[in-house]
Amino acid sequence: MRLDDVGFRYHRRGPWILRDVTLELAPGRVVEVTGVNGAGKSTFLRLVAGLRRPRRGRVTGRPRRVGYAPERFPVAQPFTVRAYLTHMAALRKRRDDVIGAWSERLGFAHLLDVRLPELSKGSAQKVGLAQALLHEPDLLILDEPFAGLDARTRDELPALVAERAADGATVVISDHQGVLGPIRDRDRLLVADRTIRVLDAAEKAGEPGRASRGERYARLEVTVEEAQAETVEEGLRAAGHRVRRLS
Ligand SMILES: Nc1ncnc2c1ncn2[C@@H]1O[C@H](COP(=O)(O)OP(=O)(O)OP(=O)(O)O)[C@@H](O)[C@H]1O
Repeated sequence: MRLDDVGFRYHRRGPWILRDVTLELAPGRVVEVTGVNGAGKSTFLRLVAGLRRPRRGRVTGRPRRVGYAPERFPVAQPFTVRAYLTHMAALRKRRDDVIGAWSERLGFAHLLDVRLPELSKGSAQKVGLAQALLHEPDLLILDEPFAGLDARTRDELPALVAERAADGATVVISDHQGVLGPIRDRDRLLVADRTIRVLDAAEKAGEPGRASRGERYARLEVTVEEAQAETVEEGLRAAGHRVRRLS
C-alpha cells in the first residue's frame, strides 16, 4: 500500500496536521509509528485505515480486510461483549466460534456477558483488539494498544502482532510504551513537523537523521503576509528545508 504526497487537515481552513507524506507500507512488515503527543500519529493511523480521506494526495493499494483498534474503544454502546463481537463477526462473515477463541487468548472469556459500559479500561481495550483481529485482517492498525492492558496480555501482544505479519499482513502500530521491543525486525516511522519520515534502524525518535551525520543547522524565523504563507511554506519544503508553521 502506498501514500503519495498525502496531506490532511480536519477542517477546510484548519491547520495542516500532516503534509507531503509519501511512503510505502509493505505486506508482512510490522511498522511502529512514533512521535510526541499531538504530533499526528492517530490521524496518520486513521488515514491508513481509510477512516479519514486525505485532503491532498492519494492512498492506493489498501488491502481489503482491515482491522483497526482505536486508542480508546468506544464503550458507550448498550450491548454485551458477546452481542457486540457476534455482530462484528457477522459483519465480517466469520463464524461465532472465533469469539470464544479470541476471548480465551486475550483473557476476557469471563466477561462475555458483561455490558460494554461496565468494562474496565483494560478489558475494553481487549474487546477492541478482538474486533480488530477476528477476521484475520491483511492490514492491522493498532493505536496505542498497550495502554491499560494487564501484563499478561501486554506480553502476548508482540507474538500476536508477529503472527499476523508472518501471515503476510501489514501491521501498523503506535507504541508509546516500547512494548514492541521484542520484535526486532520492524520498520519505524517518525511523525514530526507535520510530516512522516522513515527512521534508520539505529536512529532514535526525535533525532533528525541528517544532523546525526554531523551536518550543521540554522533556524530562521520568516514573517510573510498571510495570503502568501502557504506558497512560501510549500516552496521551502520543495527546496528540501524542514519547515514549521507557527501561526
Ligand atoms: N477530530 C479532530 N478534529 C480536529 N482536530 C483534531 C481531531 N483529532 C485530532 N486533532 C488534532 O490533530 C493533531 C494531531 O492529533 P493526533 O491525535 O493525531 O496526535 P497523536 O500523535 O496521536 O497524539 P497522542 O499521542 O496525544 O494521541 C492535534 O493537534 C489534535 O488536536
